[in-house]
Amino acid sequence: MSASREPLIRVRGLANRFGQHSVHENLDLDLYPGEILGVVGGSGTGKSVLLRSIVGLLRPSAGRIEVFGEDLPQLPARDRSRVERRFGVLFQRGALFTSLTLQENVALPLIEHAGLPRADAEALARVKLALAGLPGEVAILYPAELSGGMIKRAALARALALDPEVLFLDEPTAGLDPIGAAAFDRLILTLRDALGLSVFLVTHDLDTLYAACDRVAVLSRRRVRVADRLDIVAATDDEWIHDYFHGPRGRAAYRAAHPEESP
Ligand SMILES: Nc1ncnc2c1ncn2[C@@H]1O[C@H](COP(=O)(O)OP(=O)(O)OP(=O)(O)O)[C@@H](O)[C@H]1O
Repeated sequence: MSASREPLIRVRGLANRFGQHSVHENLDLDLYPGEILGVVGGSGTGKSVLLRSIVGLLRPSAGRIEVFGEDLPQLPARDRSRVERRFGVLFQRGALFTSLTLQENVALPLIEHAGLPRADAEALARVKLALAGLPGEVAILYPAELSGGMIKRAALARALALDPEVLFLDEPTAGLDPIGAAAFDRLILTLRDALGLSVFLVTHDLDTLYAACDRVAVLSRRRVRVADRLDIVAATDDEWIHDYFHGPRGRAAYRAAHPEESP
């Protein structure tokens, strides 16, 4: 991604501490307009905590989080929610309301935050569900009646409800079979291209990194160890990075992404 462009999100000197437990110290990270940034790291390195601090669900212990040029944690609550409305977030467990149909789930933010009448909100919700690749007939079903992949798509439709500029995805392909995961990767790419979204994507899925991400940020030892193009990251001299990218799963993901290099 071009270094000359201004980042949409600029994290500087971020610290997150829970009592004696320091998760982040002096962490820097940028998200550029229109890019899909993959965020990886060992379990417990603070990928979700980083996502939650950027979207305003967690107040950091120190540091700046500039979003659209404003220091988010320092803004008064009303201004913060104005900025946060420009985000769409897909949480790790989908978090749909089980007692609501899909179209009711997706309509909820449109009613609560955009003040749309219910009928209009549900009509728009059906458009968002279609955008997320779901057939029209599932709109009136409940989450329990759907497969894991469909629930992810419905949660994505809800994250898209308010036409966000930045999409945050926390392990979107976790729990999906490889075919469903690959389809979800393609959907993210299509949506980024069609809607001009910028995407912050926490993942463990190497295939997703190869298929969908423009840059990859690796969290290690409480900060971002490297954030760059995948080939540069994969060549970084670091034990975790080496094991992750050059272990059996990393090699398989590389071969799947580069079939022309197979013997
Ligand atoms: N609200 C909280 N209070 C105390 N500790 C927390 C809180 N939220 C997160 N942590 C701790 O912060 C650390 C980082 O958690 P986080 O969920 O961000 O890791 P992660 O990199 O996303 O892990 P995984 O890949 O397993 O999902 C963990 O040790 C976790 O226990």
